[in-house]
Amino acid sequence: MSTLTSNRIKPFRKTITVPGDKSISHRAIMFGSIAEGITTIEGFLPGADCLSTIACFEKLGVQVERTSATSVRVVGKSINGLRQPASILDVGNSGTTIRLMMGILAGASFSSTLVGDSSIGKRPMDRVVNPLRQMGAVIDGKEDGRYTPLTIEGSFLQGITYQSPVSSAQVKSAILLAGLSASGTTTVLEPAVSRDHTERMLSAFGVQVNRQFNEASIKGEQQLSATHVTVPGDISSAAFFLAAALMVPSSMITIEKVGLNPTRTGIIDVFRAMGAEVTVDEQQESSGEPIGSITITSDGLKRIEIGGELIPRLIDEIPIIAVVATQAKGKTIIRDAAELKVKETNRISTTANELRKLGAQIEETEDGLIIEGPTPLQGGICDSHGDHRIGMAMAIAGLATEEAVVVNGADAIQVSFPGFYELLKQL
Ligand SMILES: O=C(O)C1=C[C@@H](OP(=O)(O)O)[C@@H](O)[C@H](O)C1
Ligand SMILES: C=C(OP(=O)(O)O)C(=O)O
Repeated sequence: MSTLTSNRIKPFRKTITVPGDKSISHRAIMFGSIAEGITTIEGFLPGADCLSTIACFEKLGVQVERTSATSVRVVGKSINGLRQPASILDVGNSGTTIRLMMGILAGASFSSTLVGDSSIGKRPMDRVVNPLRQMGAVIDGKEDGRYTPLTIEGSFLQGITYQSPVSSAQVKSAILLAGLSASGTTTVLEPAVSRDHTERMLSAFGVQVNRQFNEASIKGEQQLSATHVTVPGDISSAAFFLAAALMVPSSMITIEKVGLNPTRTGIIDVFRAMGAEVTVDEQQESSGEPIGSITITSDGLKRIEIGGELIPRLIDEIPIIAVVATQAKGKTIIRDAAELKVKETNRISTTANELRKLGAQIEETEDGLIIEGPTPLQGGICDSHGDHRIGMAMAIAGLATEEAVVVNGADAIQVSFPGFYELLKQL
């Protein structure tokens, strides 16, 4: 188990880039694999999760060539050209990999088995299994398909209209991808719009996706055509460095070439509402995704209340928002975020428990957190609990402490942000 150490640094002014977006990198490999023709990807995230996606599609007979650390060439097979894997498909730590693949494999012409690590083994899969079964999918798994391992017997699917009880891009994407092999039209409605990378990228691959408000539909039996994908920097990774500039007063940071998809930019709205000065400059678009730079600085932060439709737009940023809230004046309240309980860890508990070790005043609620600030943080020994975002959040908390913060289990950070510690040291 690797360890990382951070502590107080001097105010800084920096311009950086962060590795490629994880959600978009997964989808570029998957859609490239089920397209016709050769897809080229630049800015790909070589994080453990996306490497799991590559390994799974290689087992399905797809040729995936890493032409550089961040460039990939995928020789598309189309959905019908995928072949039965010779062994179990291992998704590692990646919820996105397993849930989206279930949608693709449900309509295949063979059977396959999916497993992951111990964290994946605790995450609910019935949220995808149930709607897929309504489409005619044949899926078997532990506790009637609630948990891995899952075995999927490829079968004929029919389109459905599904009202999802949760705002989850993984659920929505799995159903839409199954809809590609289904007869008729498949429609997903969700309580509030979740990240829409699937809808945007399917369009870039030539698939017609109809969207209005919280609804997305797709007609079955459409073929994807290969394309070139430029992956923007991951705003969820950028969030840790935006937060770093807020944890070290009088600092300023610019993050260049980062994704600015409005379904992901809740973090910008939150930091602005807390009193930070944030400048966003949208410069280009690739595969339907806006890309640009974000600059942030502040001279004092205030409390905020976060809930409702904002939550899906910043779901992965809540641990780092909690860290920043310890330095904001007043009581920050985060609600409607029960989804955090079914991530790599129960992030409501892990965020609260780890921050408490540093002296934070933070309380867990049924669906969120309450944080009192400003509270001076002190050094201590924290643990990622195998959760990349918890590991990085605690490392950033350390930037405000006199004594060192030691983060055990820092190797988990490889899941989404290879090079995180090296970049942190540059500050
Ligand atoms: O579709 C995706 O790429 C993701 C969707 C989100 O999960 P949910 O769909 O479970 O909300 C997010 O937390 C995860 O990091 C990536
Ligand atoms: C929840 C996450 O990812 P996944 O669901 O793909 O494991 C995350 O990256 O924070």
